[in-house]
Amino acid sequence: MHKAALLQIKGECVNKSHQLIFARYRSQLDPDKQHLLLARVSSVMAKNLLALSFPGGQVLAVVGGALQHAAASPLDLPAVGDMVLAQWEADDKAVVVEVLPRRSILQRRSVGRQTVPQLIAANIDTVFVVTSFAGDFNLRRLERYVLAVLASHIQCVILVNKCDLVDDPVDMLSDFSAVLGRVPIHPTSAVSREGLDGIECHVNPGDTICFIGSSGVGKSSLLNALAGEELMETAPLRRELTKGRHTTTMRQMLYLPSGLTVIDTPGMREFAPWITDESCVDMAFEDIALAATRCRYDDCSHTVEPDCAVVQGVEDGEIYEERVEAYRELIEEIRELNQQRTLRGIAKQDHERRGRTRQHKKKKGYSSR
Ligand SMILES: Nc1nc2c(ncn2[C@@H]2O[C@H](COP(=O)(O)OP(=O)(O)OP(=O)(O)O)[C@@H](O)[C@H]2O)c(=O)[nH]1
Ligand SMILES: [Zn+2]
Repeated sequence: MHKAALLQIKGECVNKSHQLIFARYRSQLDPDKQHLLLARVSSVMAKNLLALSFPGGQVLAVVGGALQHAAASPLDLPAVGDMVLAQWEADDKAVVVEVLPRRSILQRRSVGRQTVPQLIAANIDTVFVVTSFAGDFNLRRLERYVLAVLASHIQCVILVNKCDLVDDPVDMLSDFSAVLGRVPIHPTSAVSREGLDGIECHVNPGDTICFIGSSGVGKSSLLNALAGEELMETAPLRRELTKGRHTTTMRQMLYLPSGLTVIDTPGMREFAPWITDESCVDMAFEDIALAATRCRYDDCSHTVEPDCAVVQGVEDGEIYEERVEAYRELIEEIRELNQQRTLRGIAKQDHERRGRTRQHKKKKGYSSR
């Protein structure tokens, strides 16, 4: 028994739905891998340090050298929500040797290095984009979150939390539900528990859900309200509710008694979708995409062209002008990203070619130096 590294973390996977998932994965494993520890990454604590959970325990683990070496990009390394195989080393250390195939990945454009994607979490069924009635609501920011989720082919639901602070939340949201199209939008309150059924109606036991949104909107509070106990630390109630303060510092996965698995993420100031295909933008702008099918030109930029149905839609008050601007901005960002990636690709190829030439010259016995 590998007791040394076992962690005591709240929210162990004791529910039948969680255990069934492990049983299903185990039944699909090759016989020569049956001796390995099948676990799920519950948090990434440092670059190569993970917390893994499995029926009956949690353990700290490191990412194996071979797995690190074989990773062509950061996307190939274990992320929160990943199902992995680990082996026990002699000193009771668990070493992750394989990431099992993923059902889905939620990614965004990396903040520091804009031309690479960053993996937020894996194997998610539904992402709840959380905003609040406490001055945080920003349609432009929401569109970006929603687009990132839809482009990852994950079901998206918007929660506008802290509805206990306003008089008529449903009425306040009616305008936006038309704008955000097919993405459901629900008012919730982690304090009064109003609207929590808006979360429950989109999930099944055994599902993995994820909360994303700015700091202070109440992601951890909603998680606690769903769990019925304090699993996550939240910011203390302050007088200026509009100012969020970071409480959650890393992505963390928790098992709820209901059978749900929830990933809480720290508030993100920026959420640029990772999209390289312009047509993906239509997923979060169905109203514009639909109108665009009636434009005279297929490659209409919806600015100066004659018979542009999008411009007409704005004039008729059917489409919000700001939304068309946001749509154009996103398309522009994708074009820039692709240009930068092409340039980087060319630079990388040049670098590799120079390296090969240098090696070739060395072999032949002559050098430019
Ligand atoms: N009035 C009201 N306050 C809430 C509600 N939900 C959360 N809060 C308060 O809002 C503050 C922030 O809540 P958190 O749950 O820590 O927010 P978070 O989104 O997890 O924040 P980060 O961890 O920084 O990303 C706390 O003071 C909560 O008590 C709500 O439904 N109504
Ligand atoms: Zn047009």
